[in-house]
Formats: sequence, structure tokens, C-alpha cells
Amino acid sequence: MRLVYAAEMQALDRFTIQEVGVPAEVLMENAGRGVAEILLSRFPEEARRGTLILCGPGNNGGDGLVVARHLHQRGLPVKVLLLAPEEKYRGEAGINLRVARYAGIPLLRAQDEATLEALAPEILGAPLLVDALFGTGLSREVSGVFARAIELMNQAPAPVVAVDMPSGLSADTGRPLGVAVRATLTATMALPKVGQVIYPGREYVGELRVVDIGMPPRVIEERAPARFYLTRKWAAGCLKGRPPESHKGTFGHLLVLAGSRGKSGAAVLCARGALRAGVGLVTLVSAASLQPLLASYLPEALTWGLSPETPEGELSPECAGEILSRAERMRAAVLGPGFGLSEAAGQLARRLARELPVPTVLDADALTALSGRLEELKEARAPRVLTPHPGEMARLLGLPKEEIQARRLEIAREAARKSHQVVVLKGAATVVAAPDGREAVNSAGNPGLAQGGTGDVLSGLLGALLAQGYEPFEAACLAVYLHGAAGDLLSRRVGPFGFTASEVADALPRLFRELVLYAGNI
Ligand SMILES: NC(=O)C1=CN([C@@H]2O[C@H](COP(=O)(O)OP(=O)(O)OC[C@H]3O[C@@H](n4cnc5c(N)ncnc54)[C@H](O)[C@@H]3O)[C@@H](O)[C@H]2O)[C@H](O)CC1
Ligand SMILES: [K+]
Repeated sequence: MRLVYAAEMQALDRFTIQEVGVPAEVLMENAGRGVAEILLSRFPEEARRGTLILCGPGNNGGDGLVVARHLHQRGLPVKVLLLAPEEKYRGEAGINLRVARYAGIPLLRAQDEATLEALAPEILGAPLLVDALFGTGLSREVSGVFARAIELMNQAPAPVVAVDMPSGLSADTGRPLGVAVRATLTATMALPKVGQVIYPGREYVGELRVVDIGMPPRVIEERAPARFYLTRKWAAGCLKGRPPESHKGTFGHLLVLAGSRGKSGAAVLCARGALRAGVGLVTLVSAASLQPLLASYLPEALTWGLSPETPEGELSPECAGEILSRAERMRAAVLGPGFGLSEAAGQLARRLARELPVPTVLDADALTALSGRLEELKEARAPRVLTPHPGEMARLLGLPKEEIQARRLEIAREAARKSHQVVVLKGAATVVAAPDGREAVNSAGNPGLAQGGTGDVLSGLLGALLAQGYEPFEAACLAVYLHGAAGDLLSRRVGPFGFTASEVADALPRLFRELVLYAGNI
């Protein structure tokens, strides 16, 4: 599903109205009817007892008036609270105000704070609230009666259904402009907005539902940005089939360059993630002293022990030639988990990051070795996918971690541009950016995944998808979705936290099965 900023949504609206010819009134009617239908299916009891709809001065308020009419027409008790002077309602919003008045819908008015205070019991006592103050037209900090109305909605015990956006929340940054509604459910028009699916916005949105307002799909396919919200539907749509006459060579041979003394677990978890993601063969390459240990852990993986090794039990730079020549026979590689942080290991990691002849995931210690050297990857011999967490991204770009977290999507975009490679910035709502402008935000995942080792599993899973022929951006998006969805499955079945990285790897086959079944039904 595409993901848009406010200006992009408004451009799609305008094109639909002015070029395609769908009247604005039709879009608003579809919007309001869609919200009413979602409201009635999710809160039937509350709707039967009564709904108060707070309308702002623009089309968001107009949508609210349509919602009111559809509830009223079903004989349900509904009142509208207008927070702007009636003359402010123009165009399709003005039409819907006139129709609401004609239909006899009770209209309350609060254009100043004193009147609003007098009506506070109406808000605090309503069984159900609809927030139709602001949507994508919010352009500055909320103040005055609007801010007070938002505070009252947040104090009220009733569920709040937000129309298009929780009022006060920026559709672009996901941050409140002063104060914002904390909605129980947000019914957004046509497409999800970036600010709804990143943090902190995700916490204000509550349950997110998308309303079909009658915008022809062709408008979205041809004119929406190449920015994707990674949902189960998206993932099911990009999953490749596995022909019955396949053999292990069909699903690729993955080279895993990971592990060193004391960090063998990272190599095992990476290989395990790959095997659980359906790769044909995995070869684990490590320092010779580690090879017997790794071989004992994972009978399914081939293991190569190479010499010489560093005093820390890491592969040494002298192994580069051997590795590069053997890599010619591989389909993909993962470089970095537990690879080692000595100067020698870093030197080897930087050379392999440039010269490995197959698509390669760069993770963990390989990313540390590339701190401040992103441009070196422009000349890489084959595509790379970088999977930094915020701390590693801070070192890669030489920026404070707070800045990385404040502008996650922009930062990922910048790193992809600098490196000419696909970049995954892990964290709450993982984001993916490609040098060609494609980008994505993950819908799946939860804090239970914030545990050592889960990143190693992700790099193996991602490597397995590269080895199976997925192109780098798609492999990165599918991997982060599956990884997050595995965490969500475990948080339901095991507990909100305390599930291990090994369990995340072992849950992957169930996710693949779920996607295959879902793909069969979409
Ligand atoms: N996405 C679609 O296809 C459709 C969306 N619809 C709805 O239209 C709104 C956007 O409407 P718009 O009139 O542009 O703006 P808002 O209603 O969001 O904002 C109201 C109005 O308020 C003024 N304003 C902005 N910020 C502030 C502020 N902080 N304090 C006071 N006033 C403020 C500004 O002038 C705005 O214009 C969208 O969200 C959907 O709900 C269509 O109905 C259907 C198609
Ligand atoms: K709203």
C-alpha cells in the first residue's frame, strides 16, 4: 500500500477532482459514509447511545458533517459541535452544513473558549466522539478553542474516532503541533499518511483503517510516490512461488561471513535465520579455530575454517583472496554479525564490503568498520543492503543518535543516496530506502524484538531472500516485514517480551505459510 505526505495526498485529491472529474462532493460523501460505516462496525453500542461530532473549519469538518448525516439517517442520536463560524464552511463543507441543518441534526456552536467551557459536559459525557477538527490541512500549532476541544476529547472517557488524522498531529512528521487527539481509531482517506505509521504518530492514531473514497486506483498507481507501507497484503503480493520441481540449488547458496571468538552465536543465529527463510545452502566462513564449534551447532550449514586468524580469533586480511574466489560460486552473502572489531578485522571487512562479487548484506561489525566511509560503497562490485540500528547509523553518518531518531526516513534516504545502496534503518517502525528513490515503512514489529541476536537473524533472513533472487529493495522490505511479523506472532503466543532470537528464526516458516495462504486469498 502506498504511503503519502499531506501535500502528496492533496495533489492526488486535486488531480482526481480536476483532471479525472470526480466531484469533490462525491469524495467527501464517500469519505463521510466510509467513516460512518467503520464507526458503526467498531462501536455499535456507543453509537446507539449517542455520538458527538466536533467539526473544524475545513473539509475535515465537512467529512464530519457527512458522518453526522449518515448516523442521523439511521435514526441514531447524533449532535454536531461547530468550532468555527458557519460562514467559514464553504464549498462541499458548506453544502454539507446546509444539508445537516435541513435534516434537523442538532448543531451546537462554540467559537470562543467561554462557550466551549459551557459545552464541556457535552464532550465529557458523550458515549462516542468523532474528531473532525483538522486533517491534512493542519498547518500550524493548534491553539484557542481548538486546543481546548482536543484537551477535552483526550480527557473524555468515550472512544474517539479521528476523521483522516487525529487533530493536531502532523501528517508528515507524526509529531503533535502543540496538542493532538489520542484517538481510539483513525479512519484515514484513500491512503495512510507517513505521520500515522512512524513514532510518535503511531501512538496517537490508535487502530488505523483506510477509507476508499472513490479515487480510481489508476490515479494512485500512476501518480502516488514510490513509498510503501509494508503490510501483510504488500508482503503476500511480493512473495515468490516455489516450483515443485525445485532443488536446493534453486534457492541459492548463501555465504555467511560472521562470528569470531566469543561471538560465535551471532554467526549461528544468522545462518539459522537464513535456513529458516528457505535458502538452498548456507556456508559459514570463520577463523579455523571456530569451525568445529560452529559445525557442531548447525549440522545443516557447511562450514569453512580459514587461516591465519587474528589473536582475537577473527578472520585476518590475508584470507581475503580465498574468500573472494570462493564467493564467485555463491548467490549472495552476509558480512558482519560477530565478525570482529579489531583493526585487522575492520580492514578485511572494508575490502570484502567493496569486492564481494555477489549481493551482500552489511550488518553489525561490518557497518562499524565502515563508519564515516559510506561513499566507499558506491564502487561496490555488487549490490549491498545495509542494516544499521540507530547507533550504527549515527557512526556511519557521523551524526548524533538523537538526530537519527528525529528524522528516520530522511536519514535512511540520505544514507542510501550517499552509498548508492539500499539502507534499512532498524528500530520502532523500521524504514527502508533505496538509491532510486523507493522507500518503505514497516507495519510489523514490537519492543519484544529489542534483544541481542534478533538483528543477526534479520541479516540471515535478508541474505536468504537475496540468495533466492529477490532484488535488493524488495528483499529488504520483505525481510523486515517477516522479521517484525515473527516478533508479533511471538508476542501473542509467548509474551510481550522474553522470546529469543532463536525463536524468531524458528517462527519464520509459519509466517511464510501465512503469507502463502493469504496470497491465495487476495
Ligand atoms: N484525502 C482525500 O482525498 C479527501 C480528504 N478530505 C478531507 O479534507 C481534509 C483536508 O481539508 P482542508 O480543508 O484542506 O483542511 P483541514 O480540514 O484539515 O483543516 C481545516 C482548515 O483549518 C485551518 N487550519 C489549519 N491549521 C490550523 C490551526 N492550527 N488552527 C486553526 N485553523 C487551522 C486551515 O485553513 C485549514 O484549511 C482531509 O483531512 C480530509 O478529512 C475530503 O473531504 C475528501 C477527500
Ligand atoms: K481529524
